[in-house]
Amino acid sequence: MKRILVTRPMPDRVLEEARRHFDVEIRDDNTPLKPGQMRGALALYDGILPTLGDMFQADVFTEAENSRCRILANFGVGYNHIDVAAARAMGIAVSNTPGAVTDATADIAMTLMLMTARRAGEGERLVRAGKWPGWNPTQMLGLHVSGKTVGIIGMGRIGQAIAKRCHFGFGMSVVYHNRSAKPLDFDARQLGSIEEVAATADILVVAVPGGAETRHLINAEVFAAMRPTAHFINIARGDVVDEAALIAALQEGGIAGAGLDVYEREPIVPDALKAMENVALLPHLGTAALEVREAMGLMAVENLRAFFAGETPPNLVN
Ligand SMILES: NC(=O)c1ccc[n+]([C@@H]2O[C@H](COP(=O)([O-])OP(=O)(O)OC[C@H]3O[C@@H](n4cnc5c(N)ncnc54)[C@H](O)[C@@H]3O)[C@@H](O)[C@H]2O)c1
Ligand SMILES: O=C(O)[C@H](O)CO
Repeated sequence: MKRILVTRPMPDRVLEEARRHFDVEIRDDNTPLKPGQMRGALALYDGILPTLGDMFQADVFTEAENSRCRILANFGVGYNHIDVAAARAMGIAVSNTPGAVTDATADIAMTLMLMTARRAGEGERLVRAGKWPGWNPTQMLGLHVSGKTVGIIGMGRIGQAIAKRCHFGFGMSVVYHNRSAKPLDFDARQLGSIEEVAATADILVVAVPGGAETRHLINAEVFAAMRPTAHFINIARGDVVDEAALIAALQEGGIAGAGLDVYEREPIVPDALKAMENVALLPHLGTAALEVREAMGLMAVENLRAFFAGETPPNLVN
């Protein structure tokens, strides 16, 4: 039986399925693997099921050519923590879990959108602090989301799921920018640049993958293009956004608010963001529902099963 390392505790269903196919070791620790642990795992196991935070960067693979590990079956759609080119150079396959995460992550984008536009986090804090003076006609007036324009940067699986929720659920117009043309089955207008989308949107949402190509894609120029009444939502990866530029835009009133699920240096969230009432902050909750995490895990196990059965893993990325 092939030996597999699962780098974090997982839902029971996932582990049961993994044990049906493999000799499985589960790391009983929720911290990311350290470089030495990654090198050790590459040497000792036939396959690894890693996740967010396990930084399989090029230097970890230097001795991997003769190592035992032949596949990293990532738990998660985003795999920017793995240097897939370096893995490929060592003959190591990499797979991910697309689709399983789409609806749940789009739901969290909608949660953040309403939390920031309708000042829900701020209102909750007011009630909990015992400072609510009671209802009045001008209290805590936010942005009415229905009928407004949402701008999506990255119209992939999650971007489309967000756009559909906005369009069909909230009657919003959709504008977007994507690296390549996208055939869509709903009404949406592609604009020529990120800045154009930023200038047009009442709510700007970023849903591109992380990694070197998209680092700080959302920068000071993008925030400068946004309207002072507009809100910004990030459910993608923290480093897609220049966090310092976001903080400056919020502090200067260049934008009205932000809703964030991801951060540049997770789990560190800048104090400047925590200090602002008009910012909704979630702890990377995009896929945090049991059935979603089970679906992700089962997908990762299926990628391992297929690989070791000599088939092409369904979600190979390199
Ligand atoms: N917050 C969370 O918990 C959570 C959960 C799931 C996914 N994510 C993140 O969301 C990302 C997107 O997931 P997905 O399944 O929609 O991926 P996807 O590949 O289906 O969509 C990404 C889209 O971005 C586009 N894109 C890439 N680079 C671009 C650029 N420079 N400019 C414009 N468009 C660009 C691609 O063409 C594609 O259409 C993941 O890679 C992951 O990092 C976060
Ligand atoms: O990319 C994803 O699927 C989520 O961020 C969890 O890893």
